[in-house]
Amino acid sequence: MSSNEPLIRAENLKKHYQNESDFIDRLLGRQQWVKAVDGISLEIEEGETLGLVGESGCGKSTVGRTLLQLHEPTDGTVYFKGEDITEYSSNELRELRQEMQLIFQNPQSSLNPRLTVNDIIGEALDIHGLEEGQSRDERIKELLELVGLSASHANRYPHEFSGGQLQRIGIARALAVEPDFIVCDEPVSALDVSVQAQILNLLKDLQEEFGITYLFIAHDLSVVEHIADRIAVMYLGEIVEVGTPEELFAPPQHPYTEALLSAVPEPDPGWNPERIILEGTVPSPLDPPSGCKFHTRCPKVIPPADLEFEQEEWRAVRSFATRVESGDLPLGSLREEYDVSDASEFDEAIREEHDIPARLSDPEAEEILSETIQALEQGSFERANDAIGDAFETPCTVHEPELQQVEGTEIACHLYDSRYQDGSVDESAASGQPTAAVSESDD
Ligand SMILES: Nc1ncnc2c1ncn2[C@@H]1O[C@H](COP(=O)(O)OP(=O)(O)OP(=O)(O)O)[C@@H](O)[C@H]1O
Repeated sequence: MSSNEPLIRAENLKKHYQNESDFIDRLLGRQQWVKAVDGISLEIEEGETLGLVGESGCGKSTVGRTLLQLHEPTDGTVYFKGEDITEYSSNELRELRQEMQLIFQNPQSSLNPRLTVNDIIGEALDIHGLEEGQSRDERIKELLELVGLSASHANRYPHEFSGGQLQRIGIARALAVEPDFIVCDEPVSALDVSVQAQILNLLKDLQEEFGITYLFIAHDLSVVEHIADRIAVMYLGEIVEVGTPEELFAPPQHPYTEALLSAVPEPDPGWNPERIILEGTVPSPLDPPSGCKFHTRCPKVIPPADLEFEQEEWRAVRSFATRVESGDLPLGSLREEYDVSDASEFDEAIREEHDIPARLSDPEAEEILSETIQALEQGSFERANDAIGDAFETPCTVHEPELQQVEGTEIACHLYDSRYQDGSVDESAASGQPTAAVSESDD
């Protein structure tokens, strides 16, 4: 490994799972793919901790397991100590396991209840033929003490321990083979808050003593804030922002990071955000949105160039357009709830339900919206979609943003790309390298 090569590096890593649930589709050869990880690149220096955060289902565990080659990548390359490990044979991978380990979220379910602690840790040593006889027992005791347990615990069974103690056993098991790299997959999420800090401190101490490199996965920014040297924020299979905790939080720039951080109690004494509640849930990775994958929930989608909108008004119209495009509008229950008896009451009900004003300020936008609502009133989603057409398309719904350097952090967001500041959707603008980024959004 050359001196400037990171310990681990992923290039355009993808992991798409075949959707197992739909038997009929499989029978008919209509395969559906869950794009759990969809082209991420990252690197982690020796002795560094990279935090990986994002909502449930965004692909964090899949990144961890694919880096470790426990899951075969669909595409992309992983370099460990400068070597492409995606090309390794199964024998080479078996040897590699000694250098890379995984700590699980739930120690209760990841430790075999029928084995003593001695056997659980010993198993890791045996797989790699590391210690035998008395030196094996000595090593197990040494590992137990290293993680803050007593050597006398070796003959006990998992049910005799608390959650925090079980996680210490899981850590001892991972440490047994003296790995260089550990993926910690939500190692404290299942623990009480008071115990969380102890486990985080233990992981930090072990890193200092042995120079271990961590990928630390969490859904909660407040957990990684104190342990990570850098944090990568994930959304729907992609990394949307990377930076040190200081760069990322002061103040946050990507609208998704901002929303995640606003949910953390007292994230930063200098920044007192209002809690940002993101609309809806994370879209399905089976059929991710076009353009920026976050646009369906983003509170800061860039408005179209040729229409005049107030920001509130635009957000309401954009979110309504998303619902029309996806066909996700329960019109029957809307009619009932608002006691709709004619077209004009239907128009009012739709606007009220979606926080859209009685008349939009832009006459052209108003005409398009009225036509769309009329088509819905007549029961035709198809005509509603035709009416909306591409009128409410913006760079965010059309062009996929790429990570680019903005004031210290790397951000994938059109708000920071000068090509898209006027809101025009220009195909030629989407090709080539990003131009100089702007430092502040217009919002
Ligand atoms: N073996 C699999 N087969 C099919 N789909 C899978 C498989 N494993 C994960 N997925 C899907 O891939 C997506 C990403 O899952 P993943 O567990 O990596 O996310 P995550 O961010 O770690 O979520 P969580 O915090 O809930 O563990 C999810 O939609 C999940 O349902």
